[in-house]
Amino acid sequence: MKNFEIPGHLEVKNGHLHIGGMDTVELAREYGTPLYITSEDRLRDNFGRFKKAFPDAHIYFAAKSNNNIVVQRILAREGAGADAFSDGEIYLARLAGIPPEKILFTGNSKTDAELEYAVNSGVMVSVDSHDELISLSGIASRLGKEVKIAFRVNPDVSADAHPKLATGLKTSKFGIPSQEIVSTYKKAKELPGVNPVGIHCHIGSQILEISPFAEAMSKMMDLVEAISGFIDLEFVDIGGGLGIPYQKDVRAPTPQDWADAVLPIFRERCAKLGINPELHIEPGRYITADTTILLAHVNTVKKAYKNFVGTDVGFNLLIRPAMYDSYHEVVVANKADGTAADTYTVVGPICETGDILAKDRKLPEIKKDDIIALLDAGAYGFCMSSQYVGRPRCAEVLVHEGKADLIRKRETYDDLLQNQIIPGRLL
Ligand SMILES: Cc1ncc(COP(=O)(O)O)c(C=O)c1O
Ligand SMILES: N[C@@H](CCCC[NH3+])C(=O)O
Repeated sequence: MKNFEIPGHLEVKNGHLHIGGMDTVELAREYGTPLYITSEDRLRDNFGRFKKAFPDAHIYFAAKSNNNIVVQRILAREGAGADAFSDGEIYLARLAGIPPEKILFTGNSKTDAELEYAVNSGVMVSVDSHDELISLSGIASRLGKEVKIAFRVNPDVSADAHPKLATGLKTSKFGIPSQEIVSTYKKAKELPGVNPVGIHCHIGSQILEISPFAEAMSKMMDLVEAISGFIDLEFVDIGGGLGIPYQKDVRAPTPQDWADAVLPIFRERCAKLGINPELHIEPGRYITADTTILLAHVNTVKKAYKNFVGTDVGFNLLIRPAMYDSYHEVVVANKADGTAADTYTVVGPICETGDILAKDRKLPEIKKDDIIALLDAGAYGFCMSSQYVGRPRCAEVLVHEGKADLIRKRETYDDLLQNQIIPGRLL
């Protein structure tokens, strides 16, 4: 078995990479490339891992990690709530079938219009600043409503994440410092239109160590203790952030490891305080990342100072390698059982030196018209795409029980013009 194979999900059969039992080379032929392909079974399985590890917790899917309505609809049917970071994400989560009482609006720097939309939608709000608290109280009062709120805490925990993905450090833009939490809840209690019932943190993303989660849980419970005398706490939300093994030889924690580290602290501290709040978690990446591959067509193989494989996927469609130097496993889909023959750097068709998908990888001999699969592309993949360099976005397909459904159409040239207006004098 190849190290990238996951039995029942990603497998090599007849020399071709298969996902959810379907031949990726065939799918490339049928739907064209570039192409995102997601396995419904894997999505349900990944969500199930959290349900099993956190049997009493409420799982709020971090919608920013994958904005496809079909993905969110499947998760909604599995019982997921949503962490929505914007009014647009609230809108999509509602359309996906997630009830408003299971949506937490978590954005920082929210506009008054977004807050009004949230209040009218009946979702809960995680408040990120004092200014936001005042605005929200005013808006909800004016609308004659009361909104359930949490405060996003900055717990000052170093999460061993890429500097661009750490969100719980003192220097991060997110949340309210721990030392201001008690006074902030006191203030919220006095204000009309807001009902402080939750406390929230999120320390970062792609975290591969378990200890920061335990540290954050303890710090959160210190704050819970400090406010529990005057706040009837309904939930403690510890965010998401569980990493995945993008590099197949890296050991990564599982949802069970996360649960084993935080549940004893949560339960023991709640029992001591005689309170019974819900525990909320907000995983994104772990649920969606490995459900999806991104197929690329090889346009050119150039033997220059290095071997460059030019594909039709660039950072317009998968920005993670260019933005965070992220690693995505590369498989030559039509030679998936091949052995390494040479070292290749896989690049995209964008006019930027940084448009590199994978550097110096040992791969089977690659030729023009081969099909390349980039693995673990389901989180922060399509949702971070753009039309840079005049490239319409690609299609997305869902595979399930030997059948493929198109779940997002390939864009056309018309989409490049969408919403652009040519003034009459220039017609
Ligand atoms: C508030 C919040 N919750 C949850 C997540 C999900 O993180 P991840 O996809 O790493 O699980 C994020 C993104 O980092 C976030 O900003
Ligand atoms: N976009 C990042 C994750 C950001 C998490 C959102 N706070 C990534 O691709 O890894």
